[in-house]
Amino acid sequence: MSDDIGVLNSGSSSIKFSIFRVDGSDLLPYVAGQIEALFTQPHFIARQNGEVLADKTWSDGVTLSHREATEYLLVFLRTLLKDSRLLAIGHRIAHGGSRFTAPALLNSRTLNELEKLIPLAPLHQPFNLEPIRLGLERRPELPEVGCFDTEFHSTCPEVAQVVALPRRLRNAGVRRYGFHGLSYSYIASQLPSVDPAAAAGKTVVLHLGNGASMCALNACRSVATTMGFSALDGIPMGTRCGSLDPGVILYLLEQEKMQVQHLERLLYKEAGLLGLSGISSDMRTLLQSRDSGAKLAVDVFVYRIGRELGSLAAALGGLDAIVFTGGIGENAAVIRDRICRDAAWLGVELDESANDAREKRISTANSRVSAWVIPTNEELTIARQTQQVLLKRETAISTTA
Ligand SMILES: Nc1ncnc2c1ncn2[C@@H]1O[C@H](COP(=O)(O)OP(=O)(O)O)[C@@H](O)[C@H]1O
Ligand SMILES: CC(=O)OP(=O)(O)O
Ligand SMILES: [Mg+2]
Repeated sequence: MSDDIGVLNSGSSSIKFSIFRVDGSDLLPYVAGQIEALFTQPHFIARQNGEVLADKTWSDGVTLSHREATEYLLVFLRTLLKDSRLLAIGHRIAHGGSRFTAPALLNSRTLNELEKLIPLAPLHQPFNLEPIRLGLERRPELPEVGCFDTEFHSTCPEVAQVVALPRRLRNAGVRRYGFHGLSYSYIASQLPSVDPAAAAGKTVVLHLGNGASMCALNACRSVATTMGFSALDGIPMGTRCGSLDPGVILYLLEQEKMQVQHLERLLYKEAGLLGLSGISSDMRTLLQSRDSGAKLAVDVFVYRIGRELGSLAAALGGLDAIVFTGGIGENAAVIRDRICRDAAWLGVELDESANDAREKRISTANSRVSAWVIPTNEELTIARQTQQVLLKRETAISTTA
């Protein structure tokens, strides 16, 4: 029997999972996989030691809800884990609010608290929490650990965390939190071996997936990020609007008499690349299309990222490196190419062939600002945090015994 830690990571368009074997203080990847493109063209793949263990696509037009996808994964994992002793399951939780600032062992009381944050991350929080609730009911003895996307940004200075609203609202928790922290934490852990100068200096990480944000790292600590109170802010995403003049919201409420639920659907599910293109939220589809709407969506995505890059470099007071990650950042060479060219004024000089070949370093040797592609591994961050929580629990039990 092996001792394992399971990891679930529900994103807005995908569910990723990993099983890690615990070997002393080491975590060895055992199986990993995902169902991606849930709402466009679901595709399940699982790998073990680089070999494909399972691969499934659904017929054209079929889409999967998060719940259906999770159930599919649980059936797959049940057979795979029959000889395993599961020590805990680590869960990605998008929003920790002001209260959850460290990974935590969850129970039904803390879960109730986290459910209150659903309105701040409706594309994630319900699907992050649902499997935990299920786990606590079905296997109460199995520790369920919550790992928060917001935690990594607690190092941001006050000026980067506050919103320009009266104190009463700020005291009630209305502030910038930031997201994708599990991804940024992983990139920060890799940076010292990839680019020691950048690790000690000023780096902007571009996490570009279906959800997309950017983070300014000073000596590997977050000092500013593009997402804020909710995961709507910043650059336009697959279906989310990104930064939007609040005057637009007032206009829609007052003049168009839009209902709040409709507004939420518009901003979270019908905007961004989908809204701009009228075709798809999926960058692959947009890049293959000759339609003018698809071109506009890609142009706006690249343009907004360029502006945010300037803004984050200003927050850092300079720039030593940029790092691409996330589904688009890791796979769309043409998007990286355009972003790097637009950032020439900041000192980025792209090495075109390295970028096309998806090498790790995609800037020229002479580039003042280095540019990198580092595949993210949110699951490893979650597994490490889960292991830490288990260790602390053991220490607490042994000191009280
Ligand atoms: N080869 C590719 N070229 C362009 N975009 C890609 C490619 N592979 C994946 N993507 C994009 O990555 C996005 C999904 O990213 P991912 O980080 O997995 O999503 P999530 O936000 O659900 O975690 C989708 O928009 C998809 O189009
Ligand atoms: C916070 C967020 O947008 O996450 P994802 O990119 O996984 O949807
Ligand atoms: Mg994601």
